[in-house]
Amino acid sequence: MIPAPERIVLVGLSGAGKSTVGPLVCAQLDAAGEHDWGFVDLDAEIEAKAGRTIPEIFARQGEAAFRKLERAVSREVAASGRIVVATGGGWIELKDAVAEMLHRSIAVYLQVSPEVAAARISAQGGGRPLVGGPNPLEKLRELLARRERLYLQSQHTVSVDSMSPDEVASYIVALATGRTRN
Ligand SMILES: Nc1ncnc2c1ncn2[C@@H]1O[C@H](COP(=O)(O)OP(=O)(O)OP(=O)(O)O)[C@@H](O)[C@H]1O
Ligand SMILES: O=C(O)C1=C[C@@H](O)[C@@H](O)[C@H](O)C1
Ligand SMILES: [Mg+2]
Repeated sequence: MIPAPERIVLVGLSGAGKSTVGPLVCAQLDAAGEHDWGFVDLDAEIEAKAGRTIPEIFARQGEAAFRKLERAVSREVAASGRIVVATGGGWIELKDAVAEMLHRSIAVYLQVSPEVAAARISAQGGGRPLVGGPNPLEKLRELLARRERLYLQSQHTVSVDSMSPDEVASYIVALATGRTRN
């Protein structure tokens, strides 16, 4: 059994793979006998609550309104346990919501280089308003420079540039079940 932590919280830049890896972590936990772990994607919850896509929220209501929704959704989700949470790339800057969510949680930083993140986002077709300008790589570098010190406060860091989603998930499951340490 995984003892104390109630949540496994994935943090990192857009393109790190938080939304992709989260459900795989739940599936692998289940296969390892850790049943009933759910997956929550904060960005998807925000879209459901707003009834709009994230690009629509940014375009019609602005970034401040998006952050307000993100904070509210994070607070709601932090009431649940036994969940894997994919956060948004900028969630780490919401100090109080972060502290609340990370109480009795394992935070895992999916560390991606801006170059790999930019390539993945472009292959996926965009959808990130903050990275959608003329120079996505430069924007990702800027965001990383501002946020990395916060991401690095996580208990664990996984460098994901050369790992498949399944490899990242098994690494996280091993960390959570105490089979490896970093
Ligand atoms: N380890 C990986 N190897 C190759 N491609 C990956 C990997 N992880 C994710 N991807 C791909 O990168 C793209 C972005 O992944 P994903 O949406 O999971 O990132 P994210 O961290 O959730 O980003 P955001 O913060 O914007 O929500 C997707 O197309 C996904 O399939
Ligand atoms: O890096 C960011 O600030 C963001 C990342 C995405 O996950 C979304 O939460 C949104 O596009 C903002
Ligand atoms: Mg995501």
